[in-house]
Amino acid sequence: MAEPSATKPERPDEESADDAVIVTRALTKRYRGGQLAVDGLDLTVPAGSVFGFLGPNGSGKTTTIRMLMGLIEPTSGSARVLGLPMPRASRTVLPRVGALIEGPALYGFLSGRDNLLRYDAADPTADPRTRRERVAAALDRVGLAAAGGKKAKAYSLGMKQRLGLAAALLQPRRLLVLDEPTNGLDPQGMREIRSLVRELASDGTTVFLSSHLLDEIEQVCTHAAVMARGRLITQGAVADLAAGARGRLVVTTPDAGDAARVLKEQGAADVVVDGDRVTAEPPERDLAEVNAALVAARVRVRGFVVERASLEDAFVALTGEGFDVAG
Ligand SMILES: Nc1ncnc2c1ncn2[C@@H]1O[C@H](COP(=O)(O)OP(=O)(O)OP(=O)(O)O)[C@@H](O)[C@H]1O
Repeated sequence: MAEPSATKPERPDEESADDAVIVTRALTKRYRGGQLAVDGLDLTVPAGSVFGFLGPNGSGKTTTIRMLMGLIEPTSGSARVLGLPMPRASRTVLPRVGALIEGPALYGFLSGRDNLLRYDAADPTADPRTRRERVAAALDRVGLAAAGGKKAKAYSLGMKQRLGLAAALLQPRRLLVLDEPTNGLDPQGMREIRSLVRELASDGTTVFLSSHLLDEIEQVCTHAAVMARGRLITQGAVADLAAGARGRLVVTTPDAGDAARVLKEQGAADVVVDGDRVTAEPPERDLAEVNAALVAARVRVRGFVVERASLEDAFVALTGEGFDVAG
């Protein structure tokens, strides 16, 4: 439940939480049916980050976001957004947060511009005299200035998502929360939303976005948390998470069988041959020696590199399983 006061609790081990935009402690949600959707979540989202909330379908991402936005009550634990407890401080917090959850609610028979005018009019703090300028600026921001007069039902899914983002951007926001913003989009639509997210982040807005796509998180996010079955597996800077996993040695050669044998002799583990590519966990010894051993064994080496570890490697190393995106 929410903390009893709005002052920050004394937690000397978590000083980084001080400038965090979202902090949860032991946040737990058990649905009425008994389903434990989120289990003891400790999340820290630093200010200014693009924070990827990653996990396969059903891992508890949407449930967490709904608790953060005060839409549902946690069963136990606490969540603070912009330093204030949720859901208690919803009225203060939500106007400072732009959210795009489960797709924007749009009137298809209205133009994109008129949809935004309606959104703006529903905000009691928005000055009606400057409404048109705000809407024009928001349309411009998401690249819909030229399509603003078109009916929303004629928009592609990507355009609808961008219109939803424009609605979230009518007011200056400290935090944007986007639930699977690229879900269902074609590759072009995905690229557009991703570059928009990067742009917003470069202006200093903290962006919290959920995704079940590892490469999306790697492309867009500075930080990430990985969920599986309602529990947090890891969180931190994307570069650190990936660096935690060792890269793989990749040897390209027409003599793959011999190369695999030599690599094993040299102490490489998990040697895998795939056509003319032999990959392995690099041995502890100097890689120059390994390369020399290949050459001495008359293996014709076309390529010899250590590929940078990806977030996927880190995920596999942490869980011992592949990242299952099915479902
Ligand atoms: N209203 C609900 N009542 C009961 N169980 C629910 C409810 N909403 C979600 N769940 C269950 O809680 C678990 C977590 O679901 P949640 O939607 O939070 O996951 P998710 O990671 O967001 O997945 P997705 O991307 O598919 O939405 C799932 O097992 C789901 O079936």
